[in-house]
Formats: sequence, structure tokens, C-alpha cells
Amino acid sequence: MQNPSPIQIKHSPNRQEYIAKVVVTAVQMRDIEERIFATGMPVAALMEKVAGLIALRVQQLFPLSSNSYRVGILVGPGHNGGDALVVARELHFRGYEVWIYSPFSQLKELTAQHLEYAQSLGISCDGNIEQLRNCDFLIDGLFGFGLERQLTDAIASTINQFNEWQQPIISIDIPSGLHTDTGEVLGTAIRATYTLCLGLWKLGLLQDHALEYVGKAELIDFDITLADIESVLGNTPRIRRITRKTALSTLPLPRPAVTHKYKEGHLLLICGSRRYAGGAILTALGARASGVGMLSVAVPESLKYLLVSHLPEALIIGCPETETGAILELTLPENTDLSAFSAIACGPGLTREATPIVQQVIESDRTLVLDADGLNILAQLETIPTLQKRQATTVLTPHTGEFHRLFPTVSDAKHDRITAVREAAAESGAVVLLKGARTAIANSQGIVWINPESTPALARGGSGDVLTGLLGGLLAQATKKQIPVEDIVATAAWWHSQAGILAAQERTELGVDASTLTQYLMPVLSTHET
Ligand SMILES: NC(=O)C1=CN([C@@H]2O[C@H](COP(=O)(O)OP(=O)(O)OC[C@H]3O[C@@H](n4cnc5c(N)ncnc54)[C@H](OP(=O)(O)O)[C@@H]3O)[C@@H](O)[C@H]2O)[C@@H](O)CC1
Ligand SMILES: Nc1ncnc2c1ncn2[C@@H]1O[C@H](COP(=O)(O)OP(=O)(O)O)[C@@H](O)[C@H]1O
Ligand SMILES: [K+]
Repeated sequence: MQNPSPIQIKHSPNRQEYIAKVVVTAVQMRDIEERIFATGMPVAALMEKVAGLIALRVQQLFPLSSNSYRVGILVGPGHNGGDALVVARELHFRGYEVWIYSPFSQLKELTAQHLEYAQSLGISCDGNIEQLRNCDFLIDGLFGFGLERQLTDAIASTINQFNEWQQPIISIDIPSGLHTDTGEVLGTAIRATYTLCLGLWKLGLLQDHALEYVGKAELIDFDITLADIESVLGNTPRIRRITRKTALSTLPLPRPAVTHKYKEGHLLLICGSRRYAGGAILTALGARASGVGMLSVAVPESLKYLLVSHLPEALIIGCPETETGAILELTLPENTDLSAFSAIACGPGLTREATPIVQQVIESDRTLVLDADGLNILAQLETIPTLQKRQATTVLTPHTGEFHRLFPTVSDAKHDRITAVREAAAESGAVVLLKGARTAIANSQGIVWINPESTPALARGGSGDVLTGLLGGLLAQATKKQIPVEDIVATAAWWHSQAGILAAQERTELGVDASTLTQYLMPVLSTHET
């Protein structure tokens, strides 16, 4: 089915950009809501407005012009149920055949009033789910951001039954059963086809384990004022979605007309071993795609000509190697030390034998990315506290396994990745990028960036190496430009996943091997205005 684009109230581009970035917790949303009500907006009027927008969107997704539709409306006890009932009434008036399923005996007052009115209109209403089996699609208004307790017993088995029937389900605000902040399943949860998130993005929708329940997520902007948002979140939201616009704004474009290669950044990559030669190539290809002015790659001597054959433009530094083919010692060209480089990225394919190298780069005064074995060595060295003393920023880019080894005492990233990445950044003083389906980045001040779009096509050996090179290349180019490191890290995560998305569109999710991924980095920029 071809879906029209989401309905949008006309807003200024600045507001749209701001709203696209903001992420809230349940408590923050509740506080914002209270402020709206305290300043005079009647609760019923807001529900009417919000649910009216939901009803319009539902009509776009399932237009009567192409079909007749039978719709099942799932009504919970709170205002999420109230929203659903307003949608039920509107769809009834527009000509949809509507069936209301309302299994709770105790409803909030406004919700109870809407139910009474819907029944007075002759809309079928029942506590029996069998009526819904033949509906073309369902609207889930069971629970929204007010759900805090586990779902059990009858309501849990009912939700399981809806999931089994496999009709499309549109969830209002959040799939019922998900925790609004952690995205955890509270007993069981609706597996939505679409989630129409109301007003501001809820954090739980951006947590990895929520994704299989959320379906396609859209924001319904209902004109919450910036003053109301800022009164609760302050001037700078502490959790942000990475948007295309912010990502593109940190790229080193346009280049000044008069420049030279060293002015456009000199990146030193330290990577590879005889055992993991490919990781070095992929990291270097990722760096090449960043546009960095000068690329030096330190590898074990035996890999030198392999690297030269893949990257003729890079300066390949062959280093003495251990018996098993890991870098033994960094041998930089004469009269150069690590401070000659704009940034250093170290780790992919090193093996754990390269411990002294990691120690040496930590002691340097350069912006440093540590990934893969760089992180494993860091964990072994137990030197995370020394990162706080570095003169330049350190960026750590672990996947979940590496994260656990590095930060065994921080919160469990499986439970709540956002809290975990924040704690890790505070503990290390580094910018931490926790890889995943929704990669999350935190700095030591507790600000978090979440990459809101990606593709499982990237779940493939080597794609992280590409990210390390790309990130290193961007950091090397940014050193003189006063752009905060964390913004560059966010840009790299965004660019990397957009390349994966573009490649998967052309080649399916099976066609995005890491080498191919590097070839889709530049097309991301040419398909978007820069
Ligand atoms: N923010 C805004 O600006 C706007 C918000 N709007 C809408 O309001 C929604 C939030 O509404 P809400 O606060 O009434 O809570 P909601 O999520 O409907 O449900 C909580 C109810 O469930 C109950 N309950 C909990 N656990 C349970 C369990 N295990 N088993 C059974 N029951 C359980 C709980 O009962 P209690 O825990 O109090 O016993 C409570 O009654 C929001 O998501 C959005 O759709 C819009 O209308 C307007 C603009
Ligand atoms: N399911 C997924 N959806 C989106 N991106 C993913 C998914 N799984 C992995 N990725 C991304 O792929 C990359 C994998 O990196 P990593 O695990 O370090 O791989 P490798 O070490 O093999 O290069 C990360 O950028 C991660 O965010
Ligand atoms: K819901």
C-alpha cells in the first residue's frame, strides 16, 4: 500500500526541526501536559484536538476511497482509551464500520463520557474480542504513557490474541504494554504496524528492544508550545534524536577555495594484524569516504602492500610486528610524533597483543577514537579513569559485548541503553557511542544523541570498522572548526546508517557487505541537499 506523507500542521521550519530533535520521558511528558492544563487548556479540548489529528492520519492510511473498512477500537481505562474513543466516533461519522472493545469496568471520567456518547450513536461496543477478529485493522488505545505496572491475566492474554491475529494495528502514542522510558515489555505488548506518537518523541520508542513492537513510528505534532517544552526540559534537551539537518550541518562543507591537504585534516589509523587484515582495509575505506585531507594508516609490516593496493592515495606505515603478526611498535616517519596528526583512530583488527600501542595513543594529546580491540585492551588495562586526564577528547565506540567488558559496573545496557551510555560517559569522561539498532551517544555532561533510523542490513561483520574510519576522518577535519566532538560523532553515526539504508534500498538487506557500504557513503550526500 502507498502511504501518503503524514499530516502536518504548518509550522515554521525552526519549530519542526526542534520538535524532531526532542525526546521526553513519561515524567517530562506528564509535566508538560500539566503545564498546558494549568495555563488554561481544557483537558477535553486537548484530547479532542489530538485525537482529531490521529483520526485524520488513520483516514490517510486506510482511505475509504479505496475500500470499505471495519475497524476495531481497543479502549483502555485512561486517556489513551479516551483518545481511541474520539477516533472511533470520528471514523464512525466518516463511514467506517466501527467496533469498540472496552474491557475495563473503571474508566477515567473523560474516557467514560466518550464511551457513553459513542454508544449513544449506535457504535457497537462489547467486552468480547471475537467481534474484532474480522476487523480490517485495529486501533490500540489500551495504555499510553500512564502505564507503569506489568500487564497480567485477562488483558495480557487479550493482547497476545490480537498479536496472533496479525491484522494491522495502529498504536496511539506507544504500543500498549511498552514502558514509555525503557521500551521494555511489561508482561506483554501490542506489536504495532504503526505507532502515532503524540506531541513529542517518547524515549521508549528509541530503545532497541522496543523496535519489534513499534512498527513504523510517526510523530503527531499537536502544537505544544516551545515555552511549555522549555519550561520542563530547559533550553537544551538532554536527550536528542539526530536529524538529517543537524548531521549535515557539521560536515566540512563547503571547503574553503584556498586550502591544502594538511588543512583538511590528517588522520592516523592504527589497525589490523596478519589475522585481521580486512578490518584495516575497511577502516581505511571508511576514512577515505570522509573526505579527510591526508590519511596515514599504521599496520603490521606484512600488510603494507595489501593496504597500498586498496588505498593508493593513503600513506601506509608498515610497523614491526610480533610473531603472530600484530603491531609490535609504532614507527612513525622521521621527525613525526603523534601530535603531528589531527586525530587518531585505533583498534579494528589489532588483536589484544597490541597493548603498548593503545597505551601510547592514550598518552598522546590528540582526539582519539578507540574501537574493537582498542576497547578490549582498554578493558584489560583497567585505565578508564586515566581517560579523564587526557588533554583531548576520547571517543569509545563499543558494541554491547565490548560495553559490558569496559563498564562492568554501569547499568545493564540490555535493560536501558540510554541510562547505561550516560553512566559510561560520566565514568570515563569520554564520548561513548553504544552501537546497536538505535545507536546512542553520550557525553560526560549527560547529553544523549540517538540515531533514530537505521537498518539491520548493517548487522554484519566489518560495518563497525567502516564507522570507525569514517568517524576518525570527520574528527580530523573538524579539529580547527570548533565543532563539538559529540556532534561529529552523531554525524558519523547518522551518515553510516543512512548509507546502509540507501544500500539496502538498492540491494536488499542482504546486499550490504562492509566494502559495499563504503561505496554508499558519498551517494548519501548527493541524494540530500548539503
Ligand atoms: N500528554 C498529552 O499532552 C496528552 C495525552 N493524551 C493521552 O493520554 C495518555 C495518557 O493517559 P493516562 O495518563 O490517563 O494513562 P494511560 O496511559 O491511558 O493509562 C493508564 C491507565 O491504565 C491503568 N493501568 C496501569 N497499569 C495497568 C495494568 N497493569 N492493568 C490495568 N490497568 C492498568 C492506570 O490505572 P492505575 O494505575 O491508576 O490504577 C491508568 O488508569 C497518553 O498516552 C495520550 O494517549 C491525549 O489525550 C492528550 C494529550
Ligand atoms: N540491527 C541493527 N540495525 C541497525 N544497525 C545495526 C544493527 N546491528 C548492528 N548495527 C550497526 O552495525 C555496526 C556493527 O558494528 P560492530 O558490531 O562493531 O561490527 P564489526 O566489529 O564487525 O565491524 C554498528 O554501527 C551498529 O550500530
Ligand atoms: K497505546
